[in-house]
Amino acid sequence: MNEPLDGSALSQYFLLPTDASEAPVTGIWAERRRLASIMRTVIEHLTVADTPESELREAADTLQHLAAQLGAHPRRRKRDDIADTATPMDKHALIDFSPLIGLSNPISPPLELTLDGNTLRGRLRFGTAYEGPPGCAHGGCIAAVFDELLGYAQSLTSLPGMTGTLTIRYRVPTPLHTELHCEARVQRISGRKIFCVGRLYAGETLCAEADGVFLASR
Ligand SMILES: CCCCCCCC(=O)SCCNC(=O)CCNC(=O)[C@H](O)C(C)(C)COP(=O)(O)OP(=O)(O)OC[C@H]1O[C@@H](n2cnc3c(N)ncnc32)[C@H](O)[C@@H]1OP(=O)(O)O
Repeated sequence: MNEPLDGSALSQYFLLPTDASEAPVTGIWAERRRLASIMRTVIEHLTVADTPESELREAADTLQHLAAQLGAHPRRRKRDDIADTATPMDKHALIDFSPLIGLSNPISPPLELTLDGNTLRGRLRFGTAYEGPPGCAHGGCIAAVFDELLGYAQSLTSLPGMTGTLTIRYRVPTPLHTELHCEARVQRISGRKIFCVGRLYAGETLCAEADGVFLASR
């Protein structure tokens, strides 16, 4: 390993949601998160509830109106590079709109991350929208969680890169609507290659394991 693992390097590039929430989130960010949370609930009801056709039509009409209203505003600046995330609010945005951990992104489960020494720990619960086999999480959604989890773990090296290869071993089906916990760490570094490992559990049961190779930027 040619780079020390250092938690402070993580905050140099990324703020975990736990860091971001040290100060109370208010104003526009609080409203974005509230809207995303309500949208998550709408998605859950859509995928589960036996709603009558008339109510579905009414809900779709309401959302169509809302979509037009939100879409009328100018778009925020597109971010081309991690180096563009120079201000705390930009860093906040990078995390808050993440598809896996973003509290302002309704498609995130969300996965909640905390740093414990050199181990990154996560907690999440898959709703019905993430169903693959009946009652169980979709394998692709599990892989996405590992990509995010290992992706953040590799950023602890201060050599953040992109996923090159992600290998998942699905041990047993992962249940929906169950508190899951996961962990990841950097195993070793060889040149630009950062090797990470991770595990996902339901209680004491090991549901899936992952190996990832990340390629640090040149
Ligand atoms: C904090 C952030 C949290 C978010 C985490 C989310 C992470 C993501 O989802 S990233 C998105 C998914 N990943 C991608 O889109 C990556 C697409 N691929 C690429 O951009 C490139 O192929 C990339 C960067 C992986 C490698 O390209 P490049 O830098 O040109 O590699 P290259 O110079 O050819 O090879 C360097 C070494 O890496 C190896 N290597 C190249 N590609 C891979 C790969 N895919 N897997 C494993 N090893 C690889 C080569 O064999 C070579 O090894 P050696 O030095 O021993 O000969």
